[in-house]
Order: sequence, then structure tokens, then C-alpha cells
Amino acid sequence: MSRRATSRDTDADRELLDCITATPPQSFMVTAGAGSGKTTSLIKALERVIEKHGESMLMRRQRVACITYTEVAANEIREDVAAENLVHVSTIHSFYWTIASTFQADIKVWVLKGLQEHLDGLVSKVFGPKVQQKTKDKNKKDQARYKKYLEAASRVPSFRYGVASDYDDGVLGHEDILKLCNYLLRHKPLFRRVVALNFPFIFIDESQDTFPEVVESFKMLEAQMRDRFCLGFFGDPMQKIYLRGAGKIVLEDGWKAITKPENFRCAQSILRVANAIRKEGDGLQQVGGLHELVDGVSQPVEGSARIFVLPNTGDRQAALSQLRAWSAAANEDDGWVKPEDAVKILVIVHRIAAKRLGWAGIYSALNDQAPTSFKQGLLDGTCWPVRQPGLRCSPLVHAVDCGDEFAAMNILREHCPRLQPEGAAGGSVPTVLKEIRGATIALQGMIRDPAATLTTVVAHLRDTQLLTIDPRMERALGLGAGVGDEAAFDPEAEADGGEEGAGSSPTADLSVAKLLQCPAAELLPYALYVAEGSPFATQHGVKGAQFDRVLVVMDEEESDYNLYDYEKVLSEKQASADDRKAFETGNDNTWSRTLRLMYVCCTRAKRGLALAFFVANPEATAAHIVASGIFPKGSVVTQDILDVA
Ligand SMILES: Nc1ncnc2c1ncn2[C@@H]1O[C@H](COP(=O)(O)OP(=O)(O)OP(=O)(O)O)[C@@H](O)[C@H]1O
Repeated sequence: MSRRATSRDTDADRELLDCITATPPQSFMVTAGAGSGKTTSLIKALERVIEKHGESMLMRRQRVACITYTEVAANEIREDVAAENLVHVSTIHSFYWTIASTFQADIKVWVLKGLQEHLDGLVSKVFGPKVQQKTKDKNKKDQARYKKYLEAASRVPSFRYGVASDYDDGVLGHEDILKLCNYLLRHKPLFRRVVALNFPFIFIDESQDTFPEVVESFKMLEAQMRDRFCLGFFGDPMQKIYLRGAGKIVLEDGWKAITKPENFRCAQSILRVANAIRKEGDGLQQVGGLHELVDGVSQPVEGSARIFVLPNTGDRQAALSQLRAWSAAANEDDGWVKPEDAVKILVIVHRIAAKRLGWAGIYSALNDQAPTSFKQGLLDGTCWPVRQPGLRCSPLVHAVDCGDEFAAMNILREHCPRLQPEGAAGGSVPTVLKEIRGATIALQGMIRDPAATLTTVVAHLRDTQLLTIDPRMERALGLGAGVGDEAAFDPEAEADGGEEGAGSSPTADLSVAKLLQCPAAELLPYALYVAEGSPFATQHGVKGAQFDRVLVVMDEEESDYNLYDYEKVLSEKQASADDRKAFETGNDNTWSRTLRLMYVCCTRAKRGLALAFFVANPEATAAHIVASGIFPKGSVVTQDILDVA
């Protein structure tokens, strides 16, 4: 039995058991706040499916699927549930490929249909008299490209799953896998049936950030196979931090709504802040809070939760050190001044982290005037320009730095085109290996060369075929600053752009062109930041995590007011009245996004929470915060109070 599965059963756990053991099983939606033990309940539910149905599932070669948001979360759940042969834990992309990969004939039809439709669109395009010749030339070039894709795809014997779509090579990228599988689930009753028979239970964690199309596809599966299938969502609309997330999931007839009113994570003072923030949102209030045994009796932990409203004119690092020293004294807790990892620092405004850690250029390229999907994907390394293997050369350099030949070879085996079966041509094995080694050593030097840019690195990777380059990046490289002219449609790129078509819009092209001008030396610190090897972490990297002490750094001066604006949440109510009204009618906006982000950040803390808010007018802001009711007066600390201590 796992550690989590042995914790005390809550009412929700008992309701879940009823859903799992009902005949037929009942689909459900668990909606509960932060720290309420949703992941714990999910793990218990997995164990109960195994307990109650394991034997028959084994005989039918069935498994229960658990879909998590990140690979990190998948690993955590795998560690907690010891039944690999019965539980399939993975991210949505990986699960989708698991269920679709054997439907090769359908995949080919889908790919060819999509390419043909796009080609038809290009061919039938009518240009007005004012359209420039270069636009018409581009259309012709695109037509040629899509004809080539079509020919190549029709010859591909079978399709594989890779980072970015490459139809010539039979590779389908992340976005294509999503679209393909959603298509199969929506349009192929036989496919739905096969999926349900192989996976009679599918549980989805972090459902609020699951794409709405995925939710709809699974709902169709459930509707068809209801007599022998159970779909379960675990989520919290208030913790939706991705713009493309589904948020609140509408229950279908016959589904069970399960809630968990408890919070097991946060000390009382932190829980009060969390509840006050949430009161502004959907109003859900949690009870309980962190308890610990004192002389054998369970006692609530009071902990600490404060906001420090500080001038944005001074040195931020000095201010943070002062704040930490002050907190250590006030809380009688040396943890606040211990080395960085005793305090989890969440930098809400990433430009500060980028400047401090040495990747300000990358930040600016993919943030300033960039499409929203780039801005978000930059922070956790998921948007295509930084996700493609070429820009992920840091692990290879790191392995070479450490003399870890084994790790370096593993990376190359996966991402070096010359080591792929289809790319093996071009010299004897010893010669190829020698050339790869030479290219790797050159990369190791280049990535630290102050004169080298990302263009230098990407060109090197392309010329030596050391690591796969996304075709979009190759196109950008080929055209340099004029990349905007080559805003060619790419099915994956367009989808990747999410709401704003970031793959191929002029703003996206400009961002990629700017990115290629960045110093190569920024790659290593950026990779470290995304991997959370640095004391800073993105709020996106802390989904589902918890820490004893959390320091949230917010800087009004450097906010991106279109996405987040802390003044709107931490100010007098009137400031956000219009946003509030708009939100109630279903429009997500700066205020609601900021409120949710603050909720996620604050509720990561177990015992100590400190928010550092750097503003132009600390006195007025402090007064607003008290008026907002989120922090009581005694928990709003200004510079004069810090200085007295
Ligand atoms: N039934 C329980 N009894 C005691 N402690 C519990 C129980 N369920 C969960 N916990 C504890 O509460 C904390 C939060 O649990 P968990 O991470 O499962 O919550 P969550 O709802 O998934 O959180 P979040 O939505 O914020 O990511 C963990 O420390 C966990 O061990």
C-alpha cells in the first residue's frame, strides 16, 4: 500500500468508492480547493479500482488510465501506485498516442485529408489587385511545399510520434497528436469502443487545465460506453493557470459531483488568505488547515502569512534579504534565512529572474509583443521555439561538461538525426561517431562564446545534423530577419499558437527572429531556470507542489498588464468592478487570471507565506490591500516597519 493511500479516508473517498463499485460504474467530477487532497483521492481511487476490479481487468488485459498534466506529476503517481501492469499513468499526449498508434490506416487518411484540404485552400485563394507579388510568390511556394508533403505522406509506411510534425518523415508532433486523437474519438465509434474496452476507467487530474476539446472527446466516449466505462475528473477551476484550459467542467446527466471541503496543507493564517482570495472568485471556502500533534493531541498550526509592500526604486535583492531576515526574527524560524532551498521563491514577474540569471534576451524575445502562447510557453519551456530539440542542447552540453558519456549518448541516440535508422547514411560508424563528437565539442565551446548567437548555434546543429531542428526554426534561419515574409501555414504551428495562431503570425515570426539574435550564452541559464535547478521557479512549475516556506515576488513596474495585474486584485474593490462583472458573464480577464495565479502561488505554502510586492506608491497600495480584506492590517508590512527591526 502506498503512503498516500493509507491516509484517512474522507467523505469524498467513500463517494469515489461507491462510483467505482457501482454496476455499471458511475462517472464523476471531484471539484475541490488547493491542498484538499485531490491527488491523494486520485491515488486512492486508482488503488480501489485495482482492489475491486484488478483480477477481471488482468484477465481481459485491461488497464486503468490516469492522465496527469506533466511528466513530473506522472512519475509521482507512478511511485505511489505500485501496479504497473494495471495502471497506465501518462500525460495526455502520451496517452493519446498509446490509444491511436495502432490505427495507422485511419491516421494516414487523417493526415492526407488535412494536407489536401490545406492545399486546396492555397490553390483556391483569390488575390485582390492590391496584393503584393511577394505574397503571391509565397502562396506558390506553399503550394509546392504542401504537394511535397502530400506525396511524402502517402508513401510513409507508418506514422510515429515526435516533437514536431515532419510529414516527409512520418512524424506527428504534439499538436497533431491532439487533433488526430480528438478527431478519432469524435468521429469513430469503433475507436471509442476499443479505447473503453482497453481502459474501462480513465481518470484525469488537473482537469481545469485540460484542453476543452479533450474534455469533449472523452465525454463522447463516456456517452457511448456508459454501461461499462467510468470517466473521472479531478480539478479546481480556481487553479486554472493555462489560457487554453477547460476551467469548470460541466457535469453530464448521471455523473456524480464530489466535493472536498477540507484543506490539509496550509497553516491557519495562510488558509485565511487563501479563503479571502477565493471569496473574490467562486466563493468556495475551505476548512481544517494544517494540523500537527502536540503532546499526542492534534492542534492547528497558525503559521505566518504577510505581504510586504515595498518601494520599487531600491535594490530588489537587498530588499528580499532584509525581508527574509525580518521574517526569520518575527517567526522565530531560521529557515527564512537559510540557503535558498529552505524558501521556495516564486517569481511572478519573470523578467526579474531572467535578468538576474542571465537570459533577459530570450525573455524579451518571447515575451515583449509576443503572442500569448509564447509568453506562457516560455516560462515552462513548452512553446515550440524553446521546446524543439535544437534549443534543448543544454542537457547535452551539461552531460559533456560532467564527462557523462552515457547520458550524452542517450540524448544523441534520441535526437541526433545521424543516429536514427533512416539517417544512418553518410560514412562508416566510426567516422560518423567521430564527426558527432567533434560537433558536440564545438557546441560546448559555442554555447559559452560571448560572440555566438542562437543563430550560430542553430546553424551549427543544422549543418552538422547534431540535433533535430524544428522545420519552422529552419525556415526562420533560412530567412533571417525577413522571417515575417515566410509566414507559411503549418498545421501544427497554427494550432500551437493556441488562441493567437502563434506558429505563423507576423508577431510570432518577429519573436523567433529576435530569439535567434540572442546570445548563445543565455541558453544554459534559461534551461536551468526551466528545469527548476535555480532557486527561482515558475508558478507553472509548482502545480500540485507544496513547500514549508514560500516567498512570492511581484513587481508592479514590470508587470505585463494584459495578462496579470496585481494591483487589480490587491486594491480597493472598485478598481476591479468592471472585470468582476465581465467575469461573471463568462469573460476571463486580467483580474480573474491574476486572482487565480495568486491563489495557486499562495496555497503552495504549508507554514510560512510572504509576498513581496514592489510598487511605486507603497503607502497607498498598503491601504488598498487592507481595504481589499485579503490581508489583515497587522499582516501588511511596509519599509518603515522593516527598518525599525
Ligand atoms: N485524507 C487526508 N488526511 C490527511 N492528510 C491528507 C489527506 N489527503 C491529503 N492530505 C495531505 O494534504 C496535502 C495536500 O494533498 P494533495 O497534494 O493531494 O492535494 P491537492 O488537492 O491535490 O492539492 P492542489 O490542488 O493544491 O495541488 C498533502 O500533504 C497530503 O499528504
